[in-house]
Amino acid sequence: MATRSSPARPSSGQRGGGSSRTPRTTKTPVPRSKNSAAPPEGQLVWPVRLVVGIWQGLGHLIGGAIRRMGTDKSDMPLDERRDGAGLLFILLAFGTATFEWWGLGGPVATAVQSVFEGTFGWFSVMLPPMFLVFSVLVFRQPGNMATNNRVALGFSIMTLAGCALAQVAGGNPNIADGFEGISAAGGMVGVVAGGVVASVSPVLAIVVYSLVAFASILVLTNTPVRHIPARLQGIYETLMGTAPSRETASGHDQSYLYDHEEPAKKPRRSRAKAKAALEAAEDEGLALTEAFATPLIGSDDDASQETPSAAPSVRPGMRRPTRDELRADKIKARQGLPTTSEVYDVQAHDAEPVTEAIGMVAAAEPSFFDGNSAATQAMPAPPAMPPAPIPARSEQLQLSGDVTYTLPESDYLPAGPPGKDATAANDSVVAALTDTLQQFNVDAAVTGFSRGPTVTRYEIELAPGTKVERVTALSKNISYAVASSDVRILSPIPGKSAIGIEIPNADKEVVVLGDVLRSANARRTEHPMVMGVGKDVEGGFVVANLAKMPHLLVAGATGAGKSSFVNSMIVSILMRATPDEVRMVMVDPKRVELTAYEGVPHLITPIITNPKKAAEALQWVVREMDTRYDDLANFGFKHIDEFNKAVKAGSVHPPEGSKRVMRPYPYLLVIVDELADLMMVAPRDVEDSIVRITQLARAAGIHLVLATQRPSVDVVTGLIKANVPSRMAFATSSVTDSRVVLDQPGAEKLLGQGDALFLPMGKSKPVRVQGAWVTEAEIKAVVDHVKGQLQATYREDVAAEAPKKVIEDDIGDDLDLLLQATELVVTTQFGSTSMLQRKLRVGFAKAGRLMDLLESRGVVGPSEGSKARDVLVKPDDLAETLAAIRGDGDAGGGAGVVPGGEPAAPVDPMTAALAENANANHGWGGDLVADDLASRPQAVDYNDGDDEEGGEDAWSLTGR
Ligand SMILES: Nc1ncnc2c1ncn2[C@@H]1O[C@H](COP(=O)(O)OP(=O)(O)OP(=O)(O)O)[C@@H](O)[C@H]1O
Repeated sequence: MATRSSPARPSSGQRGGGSSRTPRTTKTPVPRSKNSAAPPEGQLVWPVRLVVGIWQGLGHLIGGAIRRMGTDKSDMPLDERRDGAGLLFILLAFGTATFEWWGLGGPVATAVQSVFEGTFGWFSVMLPPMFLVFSVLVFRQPGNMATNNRVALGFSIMTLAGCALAQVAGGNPNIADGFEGISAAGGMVGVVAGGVVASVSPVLAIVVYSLVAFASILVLTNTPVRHIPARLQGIYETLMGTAPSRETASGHDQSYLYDHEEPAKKPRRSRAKAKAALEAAEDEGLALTEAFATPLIGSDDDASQETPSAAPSVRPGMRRPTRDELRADKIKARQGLPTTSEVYDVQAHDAEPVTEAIGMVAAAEPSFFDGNSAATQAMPAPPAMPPAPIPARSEQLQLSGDVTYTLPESDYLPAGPPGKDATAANDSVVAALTDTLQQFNVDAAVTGFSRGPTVTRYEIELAPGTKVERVTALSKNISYAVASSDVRILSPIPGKSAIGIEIPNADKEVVVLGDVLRSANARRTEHPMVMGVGKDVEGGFVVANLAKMPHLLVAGATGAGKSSFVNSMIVSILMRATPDEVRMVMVDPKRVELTAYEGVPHLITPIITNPKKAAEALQWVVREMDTRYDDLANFGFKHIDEFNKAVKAGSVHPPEGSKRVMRPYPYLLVIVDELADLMMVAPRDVEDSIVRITQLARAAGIHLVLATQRPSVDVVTGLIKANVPSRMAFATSSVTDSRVVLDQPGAEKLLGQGDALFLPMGKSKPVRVQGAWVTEAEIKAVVDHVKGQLQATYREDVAAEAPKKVIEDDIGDDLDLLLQATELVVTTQFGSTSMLQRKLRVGFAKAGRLMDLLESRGVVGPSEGSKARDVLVKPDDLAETLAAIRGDGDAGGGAGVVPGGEPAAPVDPMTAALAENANANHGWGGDLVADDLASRPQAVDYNDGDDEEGGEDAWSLTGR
């Protein structure tokens, strides 16, 4: 959505101390008129008036024609025009071209030519296009000083470098060589700029000035040095007509996590794209100039200013626009933007080619205030529709070579209605806020607002000397004034010296997932774990890469929008990733939320609804992670991405004699729709698994998404919180819950229905987003498509029960007491029955029985009458002993005590792990036989394509 500035910002001069109560909205700014500096025409003598009149008339004539080219800017107010200057530059362009290019002349032309050539040498042949570009800028965007100054600076640097290079090429003449000598080289500018360096070393001069010339191109094209590779690649791809490669895409993707489509991140317009824009623009009634002007000038701000858009039309029955809207509309119309008081009358697909072609993204520009202008500045709105369909990919599935898998068509997720830029409701809130500030004598003003789908963020700027607290203390009064209890104050807006007041829109909009996935940022990368999150308060699409989170906690009260978010996430994955790329484990204890996905081939196991089974599945994920880690370590890789890349490149080979076929690992996404249910059945086990997974799984390509409607400390424990760095908080029922999720208040003020605070890893301030919405029909269509291509092949071992704990019959119900007794005896190293009686508050018979059990487990020696028994286990071995008594199968290699009483030889856990690993599931380093695998439930024939073992490859997929 657009950001627009209201006319209400006070200049420091206007503020004049805290007592000023002048309503700022009514302040008439000084018009920014070039004429105000000049003497009134009436005071000039008539011949001068005549010349000025003719000059200006001619300027307006040519300026008018140039403004009509491309996006029509012909209604630029008179006082903003600089047609006189534009005329000067255009005359300079054609004047210099007549003698420099076309060799025409006469005495005047020859004199002027001498001046130019004496000054710039033969570099003066470059002057006509520079003047021409500049004249177009001055005619079309005289007020855009940032761009105009940058272009002027770029041309100046280029001229200096060009003249210096010409100086070297011309043999480094000096003034003594006279006009002939220096005009045949770089002119006077060349002598001054390049003479000294060229006299030291011509080669050095060529290197230095070539670099300066290159720098001038960077200035002209507004290209930061770090963007050069991306720009070059863009040019290459455009020339070759290729899409970005997967590697590049993910490479780019490394750099962002939460990706708001800021103007600075807009893709560059390439010439080919500009050409496409031109063709599309002609369809849309836009003409040539816009399409070529920006690549030539190459600035992001140009692109944002020249957003072509669907031509608006007025529908019958529409309300009359307000005066503010009309003013804003006028400016927008000049910029070729859709106007606020009109409605889009263009179908989604009509708008797409244009926006795609020029690489526009839906982005909100920061609001700005022009102290000399009273007009409400409407900044470019995002395009009515996202730019292009999600690129279709068909993949040859690697795990079953003969299956070709096509990702779902973009059409499965229809476009939503265009977002609104500003409505009358926004204007009345601005008025209410301004009134409130005035009533309480706060020297501050509403300087603009940016409208998001659910809330609008109004920006308030303070006069110097006014405390921020003066505004924040007014929160209740503001709520009262705007008749909303859900007012959230941001002080300051991150990255801005302004206070943000977020107020719900009376007319909310739904953000549909299709639009988010078709946004430029989502399409910029093919990374399979990228999901559509929603839209932020400035109307920018937010996408996030789940692989970079690397784990996400989703929390919010019931009905706040968690499940809808989880649905959007899953559908994003189904839309973008093949089952080879991403596999999922879904845990849905509520049994209703995720049933729609039952049977999709991305699932590794049927949807788990039993909390106990879910806890076991998490343990499987831990084992899976360990297996992957071992594999990475054995092959010398640090991250699964590197491993996969190497496998795809064919540079990873199984050890001699192994039948293993090397295949990339898919990402594994584990989604738990209600963590509380799991924590109720097995809090310790679930927490342990989650902590282990979250601490390590990132490199193994395993990512957790934990959703809960009970973000209390017993569900989201400190340990879980510490290890799940990214958070998505939907409306919570209390500020305490908000603190549990975000470590700060705020979520309790959210509005529900998808309104959320998104805090990706590494950010300190959450971003408010309206979550993307996907309907049941859309989900069904996508799921049907996916299931229609492949059947799910489940891995048996995920849902299989973890190795059973063997509790000896003779312990019976006394396990807890026995464990306590063991702990007591081992820590005190005192085997006394009466101590057990006292400490455990049990009778003599029970204490004696416990002591017998301890003897049978080798913890204490035999009875020696009334003497205390010998304690055979050292305190260091207590943990293993307890595990053995509990019957844990994986108790650190089985050290400690074995039933039967004989202490076993202690086994180093690391040695045990290595032994396990060496014989594990990958088929290298040993000749595995089916029995080995069968007898080893944790060792899965996982990536091994060896069908001789009777079963199908666990990852293989069957086509229909
Ligand atoms: N992103 C969204 N856009 C629009 N409406 C939404 C969005 N998310 C949720 N809603 C609305 O809110 C309702 C509840 O959402 P949802 O079922 O996702 O909540 P929940 O937090 O999962 O609740 P529960 O915990 O009870 O399942 C939805 O039926 C829908 O009407």
